[in-house]
Amino acid sequence: MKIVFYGAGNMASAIFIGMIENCVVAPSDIYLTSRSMQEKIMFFKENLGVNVSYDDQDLLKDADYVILASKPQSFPSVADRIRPYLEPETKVVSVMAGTQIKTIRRELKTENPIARIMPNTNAMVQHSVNGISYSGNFTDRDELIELMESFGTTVTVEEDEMHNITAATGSGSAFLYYIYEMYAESLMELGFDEEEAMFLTRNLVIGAGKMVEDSELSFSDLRKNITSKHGTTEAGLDALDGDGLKRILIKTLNAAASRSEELSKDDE
Ligand SMILES: NC(=O)C1=CN([C@@H]2O[C@H](COP(=O)(O)OP(=O)(O)OC[C@H]3O[C@@H](n4cnc5c(N)ncnc54)[C@H](OP(=O)(O)O)[C@@H]3O)[C@@H](O)[C@H]2O)C=CC1
Ligand SMILES: O=C(O)[C@@H]1CCC=N1
Repeated sequence: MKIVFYGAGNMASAIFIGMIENCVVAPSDIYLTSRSMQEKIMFFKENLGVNVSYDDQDLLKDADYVILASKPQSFPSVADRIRPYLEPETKVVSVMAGTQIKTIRRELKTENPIARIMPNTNAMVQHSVNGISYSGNFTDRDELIELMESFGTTVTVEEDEMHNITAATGSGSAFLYYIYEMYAESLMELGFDEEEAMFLTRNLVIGAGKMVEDSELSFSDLRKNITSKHGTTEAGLDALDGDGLKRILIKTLNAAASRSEELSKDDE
């Protein structure tokens, strides 16, 4: 197997580290290239044993998959590198938010099979939620799904549903991290020092995550198990509801999904 990543940043590295740690590919199956950060990419070569090259012809020769993992705004420069050497059998897989299959096809001037995936950086711990959609001629889907399930769970969606998946799970962890960040800052308002606030929040999040993983109870039942009638939790939850947490979250998700739609229109 030869999997070539154009881009070795946060998302690409979470994917190839997830794949390697789960032994679904050997480090020698992975080929990395980037724009400029040779130092960072050499770290992966030295520590993981993956291949690194800036020779596009060499990179794309006999490639099974080419993964487009730059920012959408850098895609034209990535396409310029790939276009001359892309072989007809190579499957193209994009992680770029908001870049449509038809745009990838147009920029690469190719009829190759193309899939869009929307993972998240939890791929690094094999817990990404991956949205996936395909071009009509992407027939060999099982192998790609197997590769993706090495770093998380996969849901197949129509391409126009990618905007919502991008908001819900692509960006979703960042929204949760922000809530944890604000929680820790609020603990400091309560009187804890920074170290205590971080320690308490971190362990609270880890414990809650493990409960979600291990328990069959719904979020709502887990919450109810903590909430005594007329107790402290009920008092806190009433304040949270009063400030409209759900309304804020809906606004957050709509803003992210709309930005994905805007990105997809930028390139029309
Ligand atoms: N971060 C996330 O949580 C998620 C990101 N995504 C998508 O993943 C993509 C990458 O995001 P992220 O990893 O965060 O971004 P990063 O900025 O961390 O990484 C971008 C990578 O693209 C490389 N690059 C830029 N131009 C070129 C080029 N011409 N040729 C080869 N490589 C190039 C950069 O190289 P250099 O460092 O040398 O500039 C860098 O390695 C985005 O399209 C984003 O929408 C999707 C889901 C989640
Ligand atoms: O912020 C972004 O645009 C990318 C897509 C999903 C997560 N990060």
